[in-house]
Amino acid sequence: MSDRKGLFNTSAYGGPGWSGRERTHREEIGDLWAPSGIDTEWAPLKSVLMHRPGAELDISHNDPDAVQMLAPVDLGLARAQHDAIAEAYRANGVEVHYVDPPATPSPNQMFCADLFVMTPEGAILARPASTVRAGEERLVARRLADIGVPILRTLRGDALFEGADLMWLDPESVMIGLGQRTNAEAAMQIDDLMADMEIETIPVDMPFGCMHFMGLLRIIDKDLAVCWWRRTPHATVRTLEERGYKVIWLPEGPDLELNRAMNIVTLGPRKILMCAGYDAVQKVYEDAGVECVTVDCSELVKAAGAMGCLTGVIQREAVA
Ligand SMILES: NC(=O)NCCC[C@H](N)C(=O)O
Repeated sequence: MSDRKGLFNTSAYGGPGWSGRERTHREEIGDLWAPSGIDTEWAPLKSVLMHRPGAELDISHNDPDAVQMLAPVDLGLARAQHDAIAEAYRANGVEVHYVDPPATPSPNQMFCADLFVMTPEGAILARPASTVRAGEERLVARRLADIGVPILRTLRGDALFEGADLMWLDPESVMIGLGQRTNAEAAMQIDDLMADMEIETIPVDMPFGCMHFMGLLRIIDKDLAVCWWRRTPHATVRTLEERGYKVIWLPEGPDLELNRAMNIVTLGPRKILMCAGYDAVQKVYEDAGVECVTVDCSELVKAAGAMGCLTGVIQREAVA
């Protein structure tokens, strides 16, 4: 009897010395968990996840189309351009983490934006839509866990989701583009999670034949978005306007060029990182008061993406 009393008096059994966990999960982010999370697309960028391309790109020389690329990619040039993007981030106060796979990954691993998306409380892991990219999310999960970023949700069943299809409109709402790479089942599963955090999920249909929602909407400041005439869904533009955004439109031009010129990353309010060489579009941005930092992506774009796709955003500054 006296033994049992002794046991109850120990901290392991809730006795004196027990220290209960009182902070919420969100309150623990920043020390117990790594600083991470976003709830806007425009607040100052703090940290990103990238994959420095390696030998996996050589496969693009056999049949680029078989690995969802547009042309063979030269590894040396691609790496140099990728390093220059990372350098531009560092020069602008952004910490760059690398996926750093233990073995040669699949060819598109470098497109980290597609492989997860952040919420204020952790990541949602993608479930890429093609067999070519299936499983890339595992390497991202491994690295996020190493860094200390919570993974809130992996998708199940027949959900298909790529991170570049989700956009934060404001801290209370996200818009998900439904199309080839993200389906309604994924939107429902994401909505479940978002609803728990009192965040509204707005699904919107994308035009047939586009790759990601990221290619139809970029947000550069709390009141400034870039859209593409006759491409960006009507509902998206109306929703932005209702929320007080001014929309700037891409100028007329060849699809591929506009696509690349729009593949930007917002470094902070009205400041972006964009591919060099798209002067007409850069002028549209600058005329709207946007500062443009440029990096040459001419080799990387042969893999069918640019810095927006290459950059998995881990953290933006919190805006109260
Ligand atoms: N967010 C993006 O636009 N990502 C580009 C992904 C390109 C890659 N070759 C793919 O087809 O998935």
